[in-house]
Amino acid sequence: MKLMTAVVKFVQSMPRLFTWERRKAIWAIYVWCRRTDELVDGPNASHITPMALDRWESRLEDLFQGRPYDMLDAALSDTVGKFPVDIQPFKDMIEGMRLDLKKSRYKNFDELYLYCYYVAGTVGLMSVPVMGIAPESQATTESVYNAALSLGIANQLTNILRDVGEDARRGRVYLPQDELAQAGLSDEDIFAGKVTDKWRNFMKNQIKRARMFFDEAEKGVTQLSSASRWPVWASLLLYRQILDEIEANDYDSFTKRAYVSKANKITALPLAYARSLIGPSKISSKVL
Ligand SMILES: CC(C)=CCC/C(C)=C/CC/C(C)=C/CC/C(C)=C/[C@@H]1[C@@H](COP(=O)(O)OP(=O)(O)O)[C@]1(C)CC/C=C(\C)CC/C=C(\C)CCC=C(C)C
Ligand SMILES: Nc1ncnc2c1ncn2[C@@H]1O[C@H](COP(=O)(O)OP(=O)(O)OP(=O)(O)O)[C@@H](O)[C@H]1O
Ligand SMILES: [Mn+2]
Repeated sequence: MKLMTAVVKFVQSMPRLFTWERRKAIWAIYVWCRRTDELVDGPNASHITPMALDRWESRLEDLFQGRPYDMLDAALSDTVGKFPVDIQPFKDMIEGMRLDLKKSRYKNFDELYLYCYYVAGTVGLMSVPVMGIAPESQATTESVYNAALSLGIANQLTNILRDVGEDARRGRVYLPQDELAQAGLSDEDIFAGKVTDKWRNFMKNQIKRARMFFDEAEKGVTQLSSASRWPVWASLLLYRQILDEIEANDYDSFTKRAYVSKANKITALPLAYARSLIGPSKISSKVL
């Protein structure tokens, strides 16, 4: 089961974690994001055209105005009516899918960052109004949104490092071309799929940067409302562990798909719970 689905199913199974309304809202956002991702990643991806994405965007505008197209859109309509969710991150995610349709190489990290913002940073921005910021938090709203953005970026960078072989087989190289060249690597090395010392060095730096974004995200989780902190910590710790698994696989993302074992998933949950008990404090608000 995809890690993200497992996390959301976990969220669904622990009513005391999220309030019922929040659970439904997160689920509605997740379903919309998954449907959007499936447009370019799913079984019908090869038939998807920019026009289909335009139609998906006008359906989004309709559901935001209370005119949902189907039951799943109606769930998001309900969420929009109950939480101060903004349409822009949803539009930006669709823009990310348009980019994914036409772009299969990324010159540098600036280009890759923008793509990660579109497809994953947006998820963080969508989620904050539902997660809620703790009333006692003294952090600026902007800093909490920046942390949410960082979690999305961290997740997407991790996803890219996990899926190098899978994405290459679909003709996509998300890794920055200039950084590959600096490491003495090229697309041919990726398609050849050999783990060399050059590759190990390159991946160590990529993993280090992804972990930096997770560190940035951590500062914001503490500022969330208490009922939201556990599932977000669980999601953060679980996804970050994929980086440990890539290292354990000797950086072989060509033939192996790094994943977090059930045992490690289970041990992450009480850890996440312990972290979630720490809420906003004078010190942490100064940090942000
Ligand atoms: C508790 C919790 C984390 C809730 C968020 C749940 C939610 C709305 C998830 C949506 C994820 C999704 C399906 C996005 C569509 C695009 C996509 C696929 C993004 C990639 C996700 C991983 O998907 P998967 O592992 O299935 O990858 P493949 O499709 O197999 O390639 C991404 C890597 C990005 C996911 C991004 C997040 C989960 C960001 C969550 C951020 C927050 C909840 C913000 C928390 C707030 C603070 C202050 C830190
Ligand atoms: N906190 C909760 N934990 C678990 N199940 C719940 C909780 N709140 C509601 N439910 C169950 O889920 C069903 C659907 O919930 P739903 O939110 O759609 O109905 P509701 O809670 O009555 O409010 P609304 O009218 O806003 O939909 C409810 O009929 C109830 O049985
Ligand atoms: Mn992927």
